[in-house]
Amino acid sequence: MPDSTSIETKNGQSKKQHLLFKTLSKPIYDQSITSIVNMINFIAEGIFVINQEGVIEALNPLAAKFFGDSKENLIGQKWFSHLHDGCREDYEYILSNWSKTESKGNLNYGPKEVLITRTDGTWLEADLSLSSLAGLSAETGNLIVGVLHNLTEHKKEYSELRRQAYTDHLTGLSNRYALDKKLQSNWQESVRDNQPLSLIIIDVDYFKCFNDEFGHVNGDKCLQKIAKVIEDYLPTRECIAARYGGEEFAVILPRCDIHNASGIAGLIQQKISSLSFADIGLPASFRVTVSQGIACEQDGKHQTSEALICAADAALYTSKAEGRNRISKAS
Ligand SMILES: Nc1nc2c(ncn2[C@@H]2O[C@H](COP(=O)(O)OP(=O)(O)OP(=O)(O)O)[C@@H](O)[C@H]2O)c(=O)[nH]1
Repeated sequence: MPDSTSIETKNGQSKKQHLLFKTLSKPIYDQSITSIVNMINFIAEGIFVINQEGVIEALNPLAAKFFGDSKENLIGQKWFSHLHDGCREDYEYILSNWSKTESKGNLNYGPKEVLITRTDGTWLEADLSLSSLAGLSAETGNLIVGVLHNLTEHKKEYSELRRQAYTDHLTGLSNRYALDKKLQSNWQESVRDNQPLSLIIIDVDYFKCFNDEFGHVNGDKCLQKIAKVIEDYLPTRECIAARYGGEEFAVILPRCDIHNASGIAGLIQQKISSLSFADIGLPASFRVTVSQGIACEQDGKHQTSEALICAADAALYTSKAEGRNRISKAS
């Protein structure tokens, strides 16, 4: 948008502006236009004006920044070329429908999320609203104002909050909420596709003694080291490891039968029992062990995902009851 009282567009646009404000006296008109232009130029939204063919007639500096080009280059361009393929057709359709109608009723579309393809090929996620400029005469033509609200920061924050909502802060593994959600969806897939689904619950042995002897800070470090081992032994990307409770972990293994699940549990068991804690100042010979319980859903053995958890839990209890540092399978 220009800084003066005339709008910097093609053919006689300043006259059009006058028509919009024809009821105002000249000094008041000039003042009003200057204030509006200033506001539009400094507003924290990208604002652009297009004609009914979708050609950019005017835009403020922020809109130019969002489109990734200079105002001079953008004026005269079809704005559709800056819309990502996924939404371009929608807007072409809306505008061509609107421009075909005799009455040119009010067009109000959005805010709707769009992906702007910038001139340098990068993308910008934004909310876009389109509104027809009401009250224009035949001379002013049919103009539409687009308002772009940048969503980049908002999206970044949202994805960080989402990550936190699904992550256990201490270990970086999935948290209990993520585990429950994942188990639900894996359960449904397993029933639908008639595929096995295994669940392992892993509990650190005598962890209270560890804390009592070495302190909670070292206890936290121990849990982090154990979590890392469990994560490293996940066989595929669709498996997840989660912190189930205090010193308890769970592993979901979709499309994995009890035989394969036992193999993975065995590797985890072996690796944890050989972990050294010398790096956190504990005696070089000190070791921790875990007990594990495994259950597998196959051919309708368990009625619900809760029943699968109960079965793995019961197997873990057997491991504890039989002396710890062992793996038990649900019967
Ligand atoms: N350092 C630390 N300790 C935790 C955390 N969460 C739970 N704990 C401790 O884990 C210990 C669990 O103790 P118990 O449930 O008695 O189990 P255990 O001593 O491991 O004994 P068994 O499971 O029967 O072998 C408690 O002392 C908790 O304080 C944590 O985030 N950090």
